[in-house]
Amino acid sequence: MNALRNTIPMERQEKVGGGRKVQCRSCLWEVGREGEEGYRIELEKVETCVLGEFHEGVEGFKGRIVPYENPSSAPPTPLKPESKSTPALHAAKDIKQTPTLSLKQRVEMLENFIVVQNKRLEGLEKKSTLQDTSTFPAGEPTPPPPKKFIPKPFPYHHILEARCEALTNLGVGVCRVSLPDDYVSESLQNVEEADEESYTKGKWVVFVPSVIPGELVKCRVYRNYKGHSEADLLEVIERSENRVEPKCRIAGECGGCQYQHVDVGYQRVWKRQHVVELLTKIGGIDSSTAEATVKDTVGTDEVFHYRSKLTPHYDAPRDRSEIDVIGFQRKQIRQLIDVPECVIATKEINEALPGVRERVNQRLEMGELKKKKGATLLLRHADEGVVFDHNQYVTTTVKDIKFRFKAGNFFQNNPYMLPSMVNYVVGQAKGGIGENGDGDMTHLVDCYCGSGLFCLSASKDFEVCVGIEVNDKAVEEARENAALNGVENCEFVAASAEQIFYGGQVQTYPKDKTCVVIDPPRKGASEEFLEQLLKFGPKRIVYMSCGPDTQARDTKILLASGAYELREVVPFDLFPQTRHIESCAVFERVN
Ligand SMILES: C[S@@+](CC[C@H](N)C(=O)[O-])C[C@H]1O[C@@H](n2cnc3c(N)ncnc32)[C@H](O)[C@@H]1O
Repeated sequence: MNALRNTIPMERQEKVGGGRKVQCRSCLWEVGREGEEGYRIELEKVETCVLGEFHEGVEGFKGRIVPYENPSSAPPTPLKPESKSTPALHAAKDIKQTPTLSLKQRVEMLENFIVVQNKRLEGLEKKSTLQDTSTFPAGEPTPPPPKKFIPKPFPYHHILEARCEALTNLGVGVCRVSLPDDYVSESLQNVEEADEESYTKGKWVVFVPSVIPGELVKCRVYRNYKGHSEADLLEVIERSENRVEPKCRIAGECGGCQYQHVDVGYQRVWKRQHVVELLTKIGGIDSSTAEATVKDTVGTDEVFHYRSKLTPHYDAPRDRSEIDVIGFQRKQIRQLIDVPECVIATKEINEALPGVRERVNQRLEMGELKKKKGATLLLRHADEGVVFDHNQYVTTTVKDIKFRFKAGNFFQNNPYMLPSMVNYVVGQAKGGIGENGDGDMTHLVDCYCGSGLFCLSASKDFEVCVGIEVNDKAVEEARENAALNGVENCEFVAASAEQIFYGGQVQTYPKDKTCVVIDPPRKGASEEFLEQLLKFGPKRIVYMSCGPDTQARDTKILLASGAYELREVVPFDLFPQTRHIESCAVFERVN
C-alpha cells in the first residue's frame, strides 16, 4: 500500500524516566520518547483516536513515522530505519521482538487504521451511522479473508457500531447489532428455525473484547458463526464511566488479563453477575433465587502485584540463536506474546523476571535447551524469596498456619486474599450460616485437599479432620505440614476423592455433625464423587471452586437430589484484572 501516509494517531502517553513514552494503545507502536537524543516527538492533538480504546476525556495525539514500501509483504528486515533516531527505529525494535505472523497482522492493522484515520482527518469520512461505517472506505482494499471465513452476515473486516450490553464469563463484551432488512429476509429463507431469532432485527450478537456494558463501540468483524459474529475493537465511541487506563502496556493483547480496562469495583460487580448467571443457566436455579443467594464479591485492596506464582512460556527455539518471546498466550490467537513484566505478579517476581529470561538464552547458547521443545518457566514467590526450581521446598504462612510445599506444586497464589477465603470456608464449615447456624460441626472431610490448606486451618475448630487428595506428593506435604504446626487431629489419604466414602473411617463420622469441604480443580467434581457424597449425606457441604460453571453444574446435581438446599454463594476476587472467579457455595442438608 504505497499510499500509506506518514501520520498515525498516538493516544497513549506514559511517564518514562525523565520523558514521555508515546505509543499507540492498540498496536503498541512506540513513536518514541521525548527527550531522547536526536529525536523530538512531533505531537499534534487529535480529537479521537481510531486505534485506541480511550478517546473521550483522554487526549489523542498523532506523531510522525517514516513511510515504508508495501509493508504487508515485507519481512522484518526491510523495515530497518534509515537513521538511528527515527520513530521507525522504535517501531522496528518492537517489531523485532514480535514473531512474523504478528508483524504481518500488526502492519496490516496499521495500514487499515491509517487509511481510516487519513480519511477521517481529511474530512472524507462521513458521520458515523451503521450504513456509512459498515464498509471500509471506498476504493481502499480490505485484506483477503482467511480461508474458512463465512461471509455472512458480514464481510471480512466489515466495520460496525455496536452497543455493549453485557460481558460473557470469559470477559468478552456482548454487543447487539441490527442486520439490514433485505439481509434478514434473505437469510431467514435459509436458516434453521432455531437460528431465526439471531437473524431477527436487533438480535444479532457480536462479541467484542475490551469493552464495557453500556459502551458504544466501533468494531471490525473477523469471524461469523451461525448465530453470532466476532469482532475486534477499533474505537470506543461512548465511554463507560467504569473505564480506566490499563496499567500494563500489553493489556489489550495479552491473554492473561481481560479486565484491566475496567475499574476493579465494576469487575467485581460483573464477577458476581457471572456467578448469578451461571447458577441460573447451568445450575437451573431461578434468577430471583440466584440473585438473593449470591453475595457481593469479596476482594482485597491488592489488585495489582498480588500473584505469587508466574509461569511464562517460550516456544521451541528451533534454529534461532535467541529466544526473544517469553510470556503468555495472546488474546484470540494461539501465539505467545512477550511479557517482560507482569503487573499482577508480585514486585519480587517482576524483579526476578529479567534474570530468568536472560538465563534461558544463556542455556540456549550453552546447548542446554532442546531446540525442538518450548517450555514453561516457574517463578514462585514465598518466604524464601523467588524460587525457580519446581522441586525446591518453599514456605508461606496463612493466618497462623505454616505451609511447606514444593514450589511447582499447587498452592493458592494470592496470599492477600487467602486469609479471608480461609476464614470464610472454616467459618461456614464449622458454624453454619447466620441465625440458622448452630456452630456445632465436629467432623470435617476436606476433599481435594492439596497440601492441607483448609483441613489444617480448620483443625482447631473440629474434633477430627480427614483430607483426601489424588497427588501423593501433596499428601506427603499435608502430613508434614500437620507435623510442622503440631496438628494431631488431621489425617490425610492419598486417593481419588470419592474413595473417602467407600467404607473406612469416614463412615463412622456422625453425619449430622460432619461438614464436607470440596475444592476440586476447574473441571469440577466427578459424577461418582457427587453420587457418593449424596449417599453419605453430611449435614453441610462447603464447595469452593475456581470453575463457577462446573460448580453450577454440580450444584444442579446436588439440588436435584432434593436432599440439599443452597444457602449462600460468595464469589472471591482471587485474581483481580482477570476474568477468573473463585466461588464458594454452601449447602445444607434439608432434613
Ligand atoms: C484447586 S486445588 C485445591 C487444593 C487445596 N484445597 C488448596 O486450596 O490448596 C485442587 C486439588 O485437587 C486435586 N485433585 C484433582 N483431582 C482429584 C481427585 N480426583 N481426587 C482428589 N484430588 C484431586 C489436585 O491435585 C489439587 O491439589
